[in-house]
Amino acid sequence: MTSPIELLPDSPENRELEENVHPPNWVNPEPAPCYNLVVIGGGTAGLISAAGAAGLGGKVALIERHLMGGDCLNVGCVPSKGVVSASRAVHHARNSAKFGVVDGSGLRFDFDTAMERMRRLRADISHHDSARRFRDELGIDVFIGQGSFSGSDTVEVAGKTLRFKKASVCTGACAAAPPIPGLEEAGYLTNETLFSLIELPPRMAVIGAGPIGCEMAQSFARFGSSVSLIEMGPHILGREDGDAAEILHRAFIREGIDLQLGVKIIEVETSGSDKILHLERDGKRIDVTVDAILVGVGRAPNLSGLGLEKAGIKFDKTGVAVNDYLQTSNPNVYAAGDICFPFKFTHTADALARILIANALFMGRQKVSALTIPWCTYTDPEIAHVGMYEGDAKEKGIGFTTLTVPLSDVDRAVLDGESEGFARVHLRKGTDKILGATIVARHAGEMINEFSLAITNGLGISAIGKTIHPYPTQAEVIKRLADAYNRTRLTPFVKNLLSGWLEWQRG
Ligand SMILES: Cc1cc2nc3c(=O)[nH]c(=O)nc-3n(C[C@H](O)[C@H](O)[C@H](O)COP(=O)(O)OP(=O)(O)OC[C@H]3O[C@@H](n4cnc5c(N)ncnc54)[C@H](O)[C@@H]3O)c2cc1C
Ligand SMILES: NC(=O)c1ccc[n+]([C@@H]2O[C@H](COP(=O)([O-])OP(=O)(O)OC[C@H]3O[C@@H](n4cnc5c(N)ncnc54)[C@H](O)[C@@H]3O)[C@@H](O)[C@H]2O)c1
Repeated sequence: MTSPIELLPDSPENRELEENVHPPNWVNPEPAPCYNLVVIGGGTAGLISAAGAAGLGGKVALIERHLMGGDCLNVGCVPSKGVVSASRAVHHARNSAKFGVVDGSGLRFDFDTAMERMRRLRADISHHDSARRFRDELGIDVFIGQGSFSGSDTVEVAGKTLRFKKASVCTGACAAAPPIPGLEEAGYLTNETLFSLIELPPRMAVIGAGPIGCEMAQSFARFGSSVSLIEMGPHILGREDGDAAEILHRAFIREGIDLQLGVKIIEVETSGSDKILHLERDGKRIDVTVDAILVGVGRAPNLSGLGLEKAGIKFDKTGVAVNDYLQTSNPNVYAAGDICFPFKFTHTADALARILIANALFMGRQKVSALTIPWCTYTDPEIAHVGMYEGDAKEKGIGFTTLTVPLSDVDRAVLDGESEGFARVHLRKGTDKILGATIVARHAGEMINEFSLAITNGLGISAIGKTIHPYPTQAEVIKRLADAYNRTRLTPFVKNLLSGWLEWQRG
């Protein structure tokens, strides 16, 4: 029987979540003689591979040591986007004077209500990932406990041995801890503890300006924290298109975020309840004093206690090694999700799990390298991307043309007061083939799909040009890119030809 875990704060919402994703007093089933698939890890990758395999008639065991739903549901996408939506609401309520809202700037914000809403919605959503649903509706043997390989075709969990034909390692990743002197002693938050806060820290340092750092720095600043965002690289979202990140940089400055870029954190000092971060930039010392520190400096794979050596599965500090078919060095063991893939997203964990089912159970030959993967950072504005960046095309020696349309050219964005942004596409030189695209817009994540669909299905930008987009929508910006492409085809020669024809028609 499982023992209860402590989900903080102790609230009706969190008790409901626990009931779904780590039911107290859960009794593990008696193992079947042999499973088609044993899945270790019940996050997105594990849940999709288990549900898919069972749905196709397989005998499946799913092992989760902590919370079904993994990071995404419990301490990742779901709570973070709950926080983002609250921060957007308060920001717009406060900044709507131009729409005629009176006295919005003085609005009070209740952190507790916003966090409780997030926890309520997380508990509601958790039903999908619940242990009982996986057992009763999907017919999967759900084991709660630490899964560990004991041989090339066996896994141990809670004192039981599970024999498998195929296994999948879907154990995900957790927050990496930077080796900063004094940080451990000062204490810090990660994505695992942030969403348990019941009081808003008046002053907060966020270490790392990747997606986690940027989304949370902006949200907590909008809630009213005095936020310092500390990044060792020279830019926020260093991997994104530079112009896109620059727009967000300007928004952060406008919203009062103290941006400390290109700095080294020398040490963290504790003085009473103050945490003092000693930074250095170009030989100059900068001190930042806060009440709380959030760390978002990347992820470390969950490898410990897995017994990978006993099953002959190779791994390194980035995770489990897989080939293009997601097969590990043990031909009967596959992996999917954050444990084995550099693009750590829920939608990639999902896509990889589907490949895993086909390849592991049905002799498929689906390749991970064939995937087209979009992503989006849910700041305000959002930055969404798919395919190649300019740098990727240059590195590969591919000739390309770049087209950009600012949102200020799009009526709906102007009317919404959301015209700070753009859509950009890189096309293979002399063709309409889309190599990559970036969109900066309030709902860029919703808009990027048109490009993903086009790239995945080999449609050029001319296909987008032929497609009617409703007026007025912000997504018209993508049609505008196609119009811009068509204009590039109007060479002086073609123009002369057309005007000659029209002149002849006039008689
Ligand atoms: C703050 C934050 C925000 C994010 N926002 C987004 C977003 O907006 N969009 C997006 O696409 N992605 C987002 N992500 C990334 C996304 O959460 C991950 O990419 C996704 O959860 C990966 O799924 P997974 O199944 O590979 O791993 P996980 O979700 O980490 O699941 C792995 C599971 O395995 C279990 N486990 C580990 N070892 C064992 C073992 N030995 N035995 C049994 N069980 C084990 C763990 O307890 C865990 O439940 C975010 C991440 C964070 C941290
Ligand atoms: N919207 C989304 O899809 C979303 C949101 C959040 C997280 N995620 C996923 O989670 C993963 C992890 O996100 P993340 O933001 O933690 O990692 P990240 O690796 O994307 O960014 C970490 C940042 O921290 C900086 N950094 C590292 N060490 C530092 C130090 N000692 N001092 C200062 N800066 C330091 C790095 O330069 C980098 O800019 C992402 O790769 C992403 O896949 C996705």
